[in-house]
Amino acid sequence: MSERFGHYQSEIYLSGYGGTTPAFTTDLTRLEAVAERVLEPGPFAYVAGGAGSGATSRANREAFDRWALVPRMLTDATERELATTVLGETLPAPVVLAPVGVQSIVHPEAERATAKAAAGLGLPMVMSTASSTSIEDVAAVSGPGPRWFQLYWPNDPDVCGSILARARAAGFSVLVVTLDTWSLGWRPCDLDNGYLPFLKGEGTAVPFTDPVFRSRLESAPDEDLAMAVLRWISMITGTDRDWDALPFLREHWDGPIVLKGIQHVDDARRAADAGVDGIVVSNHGGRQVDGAVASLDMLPEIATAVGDRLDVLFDSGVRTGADVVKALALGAKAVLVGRPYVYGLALGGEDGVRHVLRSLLADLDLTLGLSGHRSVAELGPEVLVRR
Ligand SMILES: Cc1cc2nc3c(=O)[nH]c(=O)nc-3n(C[C@H](O)[C@H](O)[C@H](O)COP(=O)(O)O)c2cc1C
Ligand SMILES: CCCCC(=O)C(=O)O
Repeated sequence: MSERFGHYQSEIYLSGYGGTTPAFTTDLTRLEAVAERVLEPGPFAYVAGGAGSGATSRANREAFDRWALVPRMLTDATERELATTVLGETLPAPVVLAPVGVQSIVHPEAERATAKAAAGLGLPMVMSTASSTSIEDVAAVSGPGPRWFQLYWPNDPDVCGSILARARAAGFSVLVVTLDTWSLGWRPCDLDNGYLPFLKGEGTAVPFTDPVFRSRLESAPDEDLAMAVLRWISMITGTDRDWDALPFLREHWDGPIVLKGIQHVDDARRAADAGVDGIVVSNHGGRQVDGAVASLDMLPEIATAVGDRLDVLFDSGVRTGADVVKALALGAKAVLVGRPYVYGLALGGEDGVRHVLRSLLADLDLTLGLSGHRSVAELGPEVLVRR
Protein backbone atom coordinates (compact mmCIF):
# COMPACT_ATOMS: atom_id res chain seq x y z
CA MET A 1 0.00 0.00 0.00
CA SER A 2 1.44 3.36 -0.94
CA GLU A 3 2.05 5.93 1.81
CA ARG A 4 -0.60 8.14 0.34
CA PHE A 5 -3.47 5.68 0.55
CA GLY A 6 -2.22 4.05 3.73
CA HIS A 7 -3.05 7.32 5.41
CA TYR A 8 -6.56 7.53 3.96
CA GLN A 9 -7.27 3.97 4.81
CA SER A 10 -6.19 4.04 8.40
CA GLU A 11 -8.03 7.27 9.11
CA ILE A 12 -11.38 6.06 7.76
CA TYR A 13 -11.09 2.47 8.79
CA LEU A 14 -9.73 2.88 12.27
CA SER A 15 -11.90 5.85 13.16
CA GLY A 16 -14.97 3.86 12.09
CA TYR A 17 -14.05 0.91 14.24
CA GLY A 18 -13.01 3.32 16.98
CA GLY A 19 -16.57 4.58 17.27
CA THR A 20 -16.33 7.84 15.32
CA THR A 21 -19.08 7.74 12.75
CA PRO A 22 -18.50 9.38 9.36
CA ALA A 23 -20.66 12.24 8.09
CA PHE A 24 -22.51 9.74 5.91
CA THR A 25 -22.26 6.13 4.85
CA THR A 26 -19.03 4.43 3.75
CA ASP A 27 -21.17 1.92 1.79
CA LEU A 28 -21.22 3.42 -1.69
CA THR A 29 -24.01 1.07 -2.79
CA ARG A 30 -26.29 2.86 -0.28
CA LEU A 31 -25.42 6.40 -1.33
CA GLU A 32 -28.28 6.73 -3.80
CA ALA A 33 -30.86 6.12 -1.07
CA VAL A 34 -29.09 8.50 1.33
CA ALA A 35 -28.77 11.26 -1.28
CA GLU A 36 -32.46 10.97 -2.18
CA ARG A 37 -33.26 12.38 1.26
CA VAL A 38 -31.40 15.64 0.61
CA LEU A 39 -32.04 16.27 -3.08
CA GLU A 40 -35.12 17.74 -4.75
CA PRO A 41 -36.99 15.14 -6.86
CA GLY A 42 -35.92 16.65 -10.22
CA PRO A 43 -32.17 16.72 -9.61
CA PHE A 44 -32.24 13.37 -7.80
CA ALA A 45 -34.00 11.64 -10.70
CA TYR A 46 -31.67 13.31 -13.20
CA VAL A 47 -28.60 11.91 -11.45
CA ALA A 48 -29.94 8.51 -10.42
CA GLY A 49 -32.01 7.83 -13.52
CA GLY A 50 -31.26 5.83 -16.58
CA ALA A 51 -32.65 5.37 -20.04
CA GLY A 52 -36.11 3.87 -20.50
CA SER A 53 -37.00 1.11 -18.07
CA GLY A 54 -33.64 1.30 -16.31
CA ALA A 55 -32.66 -2.15 -17.62
CA THR A 56 -29.15 -1.09 -18.66
CA SER A 57 -28.37 0.50 -15.29
CA ARG A 58 -29.49 -2.68 -13.53
CA ALA A 59 -27.53 -4.85 -15.95
CA ASN A 60 -24.38 -2.85 -15.18
CA ARG A 61 -24.57 -3.79 -11.50
CA GLU A 62 -25.66 -7.39 -12.10
CA ALA A 63 -22.66 -7.98 -14.37
CA PHE A 64 -20.28 -7.37 -11.44
CA ASP A 65 -22.10 -10.01 -9.40
CA ARG A 66 -21.44 -12.65 -12.04
CA TRP A 67 -17.71 -12.48 -11.27
CA ALA A 68 -16.17 -13.46 -7.95
CA LEU A 69 -12.71 -12.94 -6.46
CA VAL A 70 -10.82 -16.01 -5.30
CA PRO A 71 -8.57 -14.83 -2.43
CA ARG A 72 -5.04 -16.19 -2.13
CA MET A 73 -3.23 -16.61 1.21
CA LEU A 74 0.37 -16.18 2.45
CA THR A 75 1.34 -13.90 -0.43
CA ASP A 76 3.05 -11.22 1.69
CA ALA A 77 0.57 -8.52 0.66
CA THR A 78 1.41 -6.29 3.65
CA GLU A 79 2.51 -3.48 1.34
CA ARG A 80 0.28 -2.67 -1.61
CA GLU A 81 0.86 -0.48 -4.66
CA LEU A 82 -2.19 1.15 -6.19
CA ALA A 83 -0.29 3.47 -8.53
CA THR A 84 -0.56 2.91 -12.25
CA THR A 85 0.34 4.59 -15.53
CA VAL A 86 -2.47 5.77 -17.77
CA LEU A 87 -1.92 7.67 -21.01
CA GLY A 88 1.69 8.23 -20.08
CA GLU A 89 0.95 9.77 -16.66
CA THR A 90 1.35 8.09 -13.28
CA LEU A 91 -1.87 8.05 -11.28
CA PRO A 92 -1.79 7.33 -7.53
CA ALA A 93 -4.65 4.84 -8.00
CA PRO A 94 -6.53 3.46 -11.01
CA VAL A 95 -9.55 5.67 -10.32
CA VAL A 96 -10.71 8.68 -12.34
CA LEU A 97 -13.71 10.95 -11.70
CA ALA A 98 -16.03 10.45 -14.68
CA PRO A 99 -17.22 13.55 -16.52
CA VAL A 100 -20.50 14.66 -14.98
CA GLY A 101 -22.20 17.82 -16.19
CA VAL A 102 -24.53 20.24 -14.39
CA GLN A 103 -23.12 19.65 -10.92
CA SER A 104 -24.75 22.89 -9.69
CA ILE A 105 -28.06 20.99 -9.53
CA VAL A 106 -26.77 19.08 -6.50
CA HIS A 107 -24.47 21.62 -4.79
CA PRO A 108 -23.72 25.34 -5.25
CA GLU A 109 -19.95 24.75 -5.26
CA ALA A 110 -20.49 22.30 -8.13
CA GLU A 111 -17.38 21.32 -10.13
CA ARG A 112 -15.13 23.54 -8.01
CA ALA A 113 -15.77 21.34 -4.98
CA THR A 114 -15.24 18.18 -7.01
CA ALA A 115 -12.03 19.47 -8.59
CA LYS A 116 -10.60 20.39 -5.18
CA ALA A 117 -11.40 16.99 -3.69
CA ALA A 118 -9.90 15.22 -6.72
CA ALA A 119 -6.80 17.40 -6.60
CA GLY A 120 -6.29 16.68 -2.90
CA LEU A 121 -6.14 12.96 -3.68
CA GLY A 122 -4.13 13.39 -6.89
CA LEU A 123 -6.85 11.75 -8.98
CA PRO A 124 -7.85 13.18 -12.36
CA MET A 125 -11.29 14.70 -12.67
CA VAL A 126 -12.63 14.70 -16.21
CA MET A 127 -14.21 18.11 -16.66
CA SER A 128 -17.45 17.95 -18.67
CA THR A 129 -18.34 20.28 -21.55
CA ALA A 130 -21.72 20.48 -19.78
CA SER A 131 -20.19 21.81 -16.55
CA SER A 132 -21.80 24.50 -14.43
CA THR A 133 -18.34 26.07 -14.05
CA SER A 134 -16.12 27.52 -16.77
CA ILE A 135 -12.95 25.80 -17.99
CA GLU A 136 -10.77 28.52 -16.51
CA ASP A 137 -12.52 28.44 -13.11
CA VAL A 138 -12.12 24.66 -12.83
CA ALA A 139 -8.47 24.94 -13.85
CA ALA A 140 -7.86 27.57 -11.17
CA VAL A 141 -8.76 25.12 -8.37
CA SER A 142 -7.27 21.99 -9.95
CA GLY A 143 -4.07 20.53 -8.59
CA PRO A 144 -0.77 19.92 -10.32
CA GLY A 145 -1.91 16.44 -11.44
CA PRO A 146 -3.22 15.59 -14.90
CA ARG A 147 -6.30 17.52 -16.08
CA TRP A 148 -8.71 15.79 -18.43
CA PHE A 149 -11.37 17.54 -20.51
CA GLN A 150 -14.49 15.85 -21.89
CA LEU A 151 -15.91 17.03 -25.20
CA TYR A 152 -19.49 17.18 -26.32
CA TRP A 153 -18.63 17.93 -29.90
CA PRO A 154 -20.28 21.16 -31.14
CA ASN A 155 -21.37 20.97 -34.78
CA ASP A 156 -19.97 24.48 -35.32
CA PRO A 157 -16.25 23.78 -35.97
CA ASP A 158 -15.14 27.24 -34.85
CA VAL A 159 -16.96 26.93 -31.52
CA CYS A 160 -15.45 23.48 -31.08
CA GLY A 161 -11.98 24.76 -31.91
CA SER A 162 -12.35 27.65 -29.49
CA ILE A 163 -13.43 25.40 -26.60
CA LEU A 164 -10.56 23.00 -27.26
CA ALA A 165 -8.05 25.84 -27.45
CA ARG A 166 -9.30 27.19 -24.12
CA ALA A 167 -9.00 23.76 -22.51
CA ARG A 168 -5.42 23.38 -23.77
CA ALA A 169 -4.53 26.89 -22.59
CA ALA A 170 -5.97 26.06 -19.16
CA GLY A 171 -3.63 23.07 -18.81
CA PHE A 172 -5.92 20.19 -19.75
CA SER A 173 -3.81 17.49 -21.36
CA VAL A 174 -6.14 14.54 -22.07
CA LEU A 175 -9.21 14.92 -24.31
CA VAL A 176 -12.11 12.51 -23.68
CA VAL A 177 -14.59 12.59 -26.56
CA THR A 178 -18.00 11.20 -25.67
CA LEU A 179 -19.55 9.36 -28.60
CA ASP A 180 -22.69 7.85 -27.08
CA THR A 181 -24.61 11.04 -26.26
CA TRP A 182 -24.95 12.87 -29.55
CA SER A 183 -28.57 13.14 -28.44
CA LEU A 184 -29.94 12.63 -24.95
CA GLY A 185 -31.50 9.19 -24.50
CA TRP A 186 -35.16 8.50 -23.78
CA ARG A 187 -35.37 9.25 -20.07
CA PRO A 188 -38.89 8.95 -18.67
CA CYS A 189 -37.50 9.70 -15.20
CA ASP A 190 -36.81 13.27 -16.33
CA LEU A 191 -39.67 13.62 -18.81
CA ASP A 192 -42.17 12.75 -16.10
CA ASN A 193 -40.73 15.45 -13.82
CA GLY A 194 -40.61 17.95 -16.69
CA TYR A 195 -37.00 18.41 -15.64
CA LEU A 196 -34.09 19.01 -17.96
CA PRO A 197 -31.42 21.14 -16.25
CA PHE A 198 -30.03 22.66 -19.47
CA LEU A 199 -33.34 24.35 -20.27
CA LYS A 200 -32.95 26.34 -17.04
CA GLY A 201 -29.45 27.41 -18.12
CA GLU A 202 -27.66 24.87 -15.91
CA GLY A 203 -24.51 23.33 -17.34
CA THR A 204 -23.89 26.10 -19.86
CA ALA A 205 -20.86 27.80 -18.30
CA VAL A 206 -18.48 26.52 -20.99
CA PRO A 207 -20.32 27.95 -24.03
CA PHE A 208 -21.58 31.06 -22.25
CA THR A 209 -17.99 32.08 -21.45
CA ASP A 210 -16.82 31.28 -24.96
CA PRO A 211 -16.21 34.29 -27.24
CA VAL A 212 -16.88 32.38 -30.46
CA PHE A 213 -20.13 30.88 -29.16
CA ARG A 214 -21.23 34.30 -27.94
CA SER A 215 -20.48 35.79 -31.35
CA ARG A 216 -23.10 33.43 -32.77
CA LEU A 217 -25.87 34.96 -30.62
CA GLU A 218 -28.00 37.97 -31.46
CA SER A 219 -28.33 38.78 -27.74
CA ALA A 220 -26.08 37.88 -24.80
CA PRO A 221 -27.20 34.90 -22.67
CA ASP A 222 -28.22 37.18 -19.76
CA GLU A 223 -30.53 39.10 -22.10
CA ASP A 224 -32.12 36.08 -23.82
CA LEU A 225 -31.36 32.91 -21.88
CA ALA A 226 -33.84 30.70 -23.73
CA MET A 227 -32.39 31.53 -27.14
CA ALA A 228 -28.78 31.02 -25.95
CA VAL A 229 -29.66 27.67 -24.40
CA LEU A 230 -31.45 26.48 -27.53
CA ARG A 231 -28.53 27.56 -29.69
CA TRP A 232 -26.17 25.52 -27.53
CA ILE A 233 -28.37 22.45 -27.33
CA SER A 234 -28.73 22.43 -31.10
CA MET A 235 -24.93 22.61 -31.41
CA ILE A 236 -24.19 19.60 -29.20
CA THR A 237 -27.16 17.36 -29.87
CA GLY A 238 -28.73 15.99 -33.01
CA THR A 239 -25.55 15.47 -35.06
CA ASP A 240 -24.09 11.98 -35.26
CA ARG A 241 -20.69 11.73 -36.93
CA ASP A 242 -18.68 8.98 -38.55
CA TRP A 243 -15.10 7.77 -38.20
CA ASP A 244 -13.91 10.16 -40.91
CA ALA A 245 -14.59 13.07 -38.54
CA LEU A 246 -11.85 12.10 -36.05
CA PRO A 247 -8.90 13.84 -37.79
CA PHE A 248 -10.53 17.19 -36.89
CA LEU A 249 -9.83 16.39 -33.24
CA ARG A 250 -6.18 15.57 -33.90
CA GLU A 251 -5.80 18.89 -35.70
CA HIS A 252 -7.16 20.72 -32.66
CA TRP A 253 -5.63 18.70 -29.81
CA ASP A 254 -1.97 17.83 -29.34
CA GLY A 255 -2.38 15.57 -26.29
CA PRO A 256 -3.83 12.08 -25.81
CA ILE A 257 -7.34 11.50 -27.21
CA VAL A 258 -9.73 9.01 -25.60
CA LEU A 259 -13.04 7.86 -27.11
CA LYS A 260 -15.74 7.32 -24.46
CA GLY A 261 -18.75 5.10 -25.01
CA ILE A 262 -17.22 2.12 -26.83
CA GLN A 263 -19.15 -1.16 -26.39
CA HIS A 264 -18.48 -3.26 -29.52
CA VAL A 265 -15.13 -4.93 -30.15
CA ASP A 266 -15.16 -3.81 -33.79
CA ASP A 267 -15.52 -0.19 -32.67
CA ALA A 268 -12.60 -0.71 -30.29
CA ARG A 269 -10.49 -2.05 -33.18
CA ARG A 270 -11.56 0.86 -35.33
CA ALA A 271 -10.50 3.27 -32.58
CA ALA A 272 -7.09 1.59 -32.39
CA ASP A 273 -6.76 1.72 -36.19
CA ALA A 274 -7.62 5.43 -36.05
CA GLY A 275 -4.66 5.92 -33.71
CA VAL A 276 -6.49 7.18 -30.65
CA ASP A 277 -4.69 6.79 -27.36
CA GLY A 278 -7.45 5.30 -25.27
CA ILE A 279 -11.08 4.24 -25.05
CA VAL A 280 -13.60 4.14 -22.25
CA VAL A 281 -15.69 0.99 -22.39
CA SER A 282 -18.87 2.63 -21.16
CA ASN A 283 -22.62 2.72 -21.69
CA HIS A 284 -22.88 6.09 -19.95
CA GLY A 285 -24.06 4.50 -16.72
CA GLY A 286 -27.12 3.09 -18.53
CA ARG A 287 -28.41 6.57 -19.35
CA GLN A 288 -28.50 6.32 -23.13
CA VAL A 289 -29.67 2.98 -24.58
CA ASP A 290 -32.27 1.04 -22.62
CA GLY A 291 -31.89 -2.71 -22.93
CA ALA A 292 -28.19 -2.45 -23.77
CA VAL A 293 -25.53 -4.93 -22.75
CA ALA A 294 -23.83 -4.41 -19.39
CA SER A 295 -20.62 -2.47 -19.95
CA LEU A 296 -18.59 -5.00 -17.92
CA ASP A 297 -19.76 -7.84 -20.17
CA MET A 298 -18.02 -6.25 -23.15
CA LEU A 299 -14.77 -5.43 -21.35
CA PRO A 300 -12.85 -8.75 -21.57
CA GLU A 301 -13.23 -9.17 -25.32
CA ILE A 302 -12.34 -5.54 -25.98
CA ALA A 303 -9.32 -5.55 -23.67
CA THR A 304 -8.02 -8.73 -25.31
CA ALA A 305 -8.49 -7.28 -28.79
CA VAL A 306 -6.93 -3.83 -28.32
CA GLY A 307 -5.33 -3.64 -24.87
CA ASP A 308 -1.85 -3.77 -26.39
CA ARG A 309 -2.59 -0.90 -28.79
CA LEU A 310 -4.27 1.68 -26.55
CA ASP A 311 -5.28 2.23 -22.93
CA VAL A 312 -8.60 0.58 -22.12
CA LEU A 313 -10.54 2.40 -19.40
CA PHE A 314 -13.90 1.32 -18.04
CA ASP A 315 -17.02 2.79 -16.47
CA SER A 316 -20.69 2.13 -15.68
CA GLY A 317 -21.66 0.61 -12.37
CA VAL A 318 -18.44 0.78 -10.33
CA ARG A 319 -19.41 1.13 -6.66
CA THR A 320 -16.96 -0.91 -4.52
CA GLY A 321 -13.31 -1.80 -4.20
CA ALA A 322 -14.13 -5.29 -5.44
CA ASP A 323 -15.75 -3.77 -8.55
CA VAL A 324 -12.51 -1.93 -9.30
CA VAL A 325 -10.47 -5.11 -8.80
CA LYS A 326 -12.83 -7.02 -11.13
CA ALA A 327 -12.67 -4.39 -13.88
CA LEU A 328 -8.87 -4.27 -13.68
CA ALA A 329 -8.67 -8.08 -13.70
CA LEU A 330 -10.82 -8.10 -16.84
CA GLY A 331 -8.44 -5.77 -18.65
CA ALA A 332 -9.14 -2.14 -17.67
CA LYS A 333 -6.14 0.07 -16.86
CA ALA A 334 -8.33 2.29 -14.69
CA VAL A 335 -12.00 2.87 -13.92
CA LEU A 336 -14.12 5.99 -14.02
CA VAL A 337 -16.66 6.52 -11.27
CA GLY A 338 -19.74 8.70 -11.84
CA ARG A 339 -22.81 8.82 -9.60
CA PRO A 340 -21.14 7.92 -6.27
CA TYR A 341 -19.07 11.10 -6.09
CA VAL A 342 -22.04 13.18 -7.27
CA TYR A 343 -24.00 11.86 -4.29
CA GLY A 344 -21.00 12.74 -2.12
CA LEU A 345 -21.12 16.27 -3.53
CA ALA A 346 -24.83 16.49 -2.76
CA LEU A 347 -24.33 15.25 0.79
CA GLY A 348 -21.25 17.21 1.78
CA GLY A 349 -19.73 19.36 -0.96
CA GLU A 350 -15.97 19.04 -1.29
CA ASP A 351 -15.72 17.00 1.95
CA GLY A 352 -18.46 14.72 0.71
CA VAL A 353 -16.66 13.99 -2.57
CA ARG A 354 -13.45 13.35 -0.62
CA HIS A 355 -15.24 10.97 1.75
CA VAL A 356 -16.65 8.94 -1.15
CA LEU A 357 -13.32 8.72 -2.96
CA ARG A 358 -11.39 7.83 0.17
CA SER A 359 -13.91 5.15 1.05
CA LEU A 360 -13.54 3.65 -2.41
CA LEU A 361 -9.74 3.80 -2.27
CA ALA A 362 -9.57 2.27 1.22
CA ASP A 363 -11.97 -0.50 0.17
CA LEU A 364 -9.92 -1.10 -3.00
CA ASP A 365 -6.66 -1.24 -1.06
CA LEU A 366 -8.02 -3.69 1.53
CA THR A 367 -9.77 -5.88 -1.04
CA LEU A 368 -6.60 -6.05 -3.11
CA GLY A 369 -4.44 -7.00 -0.12
CA LEU A 370 -6.86 -9.43 1.51
CA SER A 371 -7.27 -11.18 -1.85
CA GLY A 372 -3.53 -11.73 -1.80
CA HIS A 373 -2.31 -9.14 -4.30
CA ARG A 374 0.46 -6.64 -3.78
CA SER A 375 -0.22 -4.38 -6.72
CA VAL A 376 -2.91 -3.58 -9.25
CA ALA A 377 -0.42 -4.61 -11.94
CA GLU A 378 -0.69 -8.23 -10.77
CA LEU A 379 -4.39 -8.47 -11.58
CA GLY A 380 -5.56 -10.62 -14.48
CA PRO A 381 -8.56 -12.82 -15.28
CA GLU A 382 -7.03 -15.70 -13.28
CA VAL A 383 -7.92 -13.92 -10.01
CA LEU A 384 -11.65 -14.29 -10.78
CA VAL A 385 -14.15 -17.06 -11.35
CA ARG A 386 -17.37 -16.73 -13.30
CA ARG A 387 -20.35 -17.58 -11.10
C1 LIG B 1 -25.74 13.32 -13.70
C2 LIG B 1 -24.81 12.75 -14.73
C3 LIG B 1 -24.27 13.60 -15.70
C4 LIG B 1 -23.38 13.09 -16.65
N1 LIG B 1 -22.80 13.97 -17.52
C5 LIG B 1 -21.89 13.50 -18.40
C6 LIG B 1 -21.19 14.41 -19.25
O1 LIG B 1 -21.39 15.61 -19.19
N2 LIG B 1 -20.31 13.88 -20.15
C7 LIG B 1 -20.07 12.52 -20.22
O2 LIG B 1 -19.26 12.08 -21.05
N3 LIG B 1 -20.69 11.67 -19.39
C8 LIG B 1 -21.58 12.12 -18.48
N4 LIG B 1 -22.16 11.24 -17.63
C9 LIG B 1 -21.79 9.81 -17.67
C10 LIG B 1 -20.56 9.53 -16.78
O3 LIG B 1 -19.40 10.11 -17.31
C11 LIG B 1 -20.29 8.01 -16.66
O4 LIG B 1 -20.18 7.43 -17.94
C12 LIG B 1 -21.36 7.27 -15.86
O5 LIG B 1 -21.91 8.06 -14.83
C13 LIG B 1 -20.71 6.02 -15.28
O6 LIG B 1 -21.60 5.24 -14.59
P1 LIG B 1 -21.82 5.29 -12.99
O7 LIG B 1 -22.59 6.51 -12.70
O8 LIG B 1 -22.59 4.03 -12.77
O9 LIG B 1 -20.46 5.26 -12.33
C14 LIG B 1 -23.05 11.71 -16.66
C15 LIG B 1 -23.59 10.87 -15.68
C16 LIG B 1 -24.44 11.37 -14.73
C17 LIG B 1 -24.97 10.43 -13.66
C1 LIG C 1 -25.87 16.66 -23.33
C2 LIG C 1 -25.94 15.72 -22.16
C3 LIG C 1 -25.10 16.06 -20.98
C4 LIG C 1 -25.31 15.33 -19.71
C5 LIG C 1 -25.13 13.86 -19.75
O1 LIG C 1 -24.20 13.33 -20.31
C6 LIG C 1 -26.06 13.01 -19.06
O2 LIG C 1 -27.02 13.52 -18.46
O3 LIG C 1 -25.89 11.78 -19.07
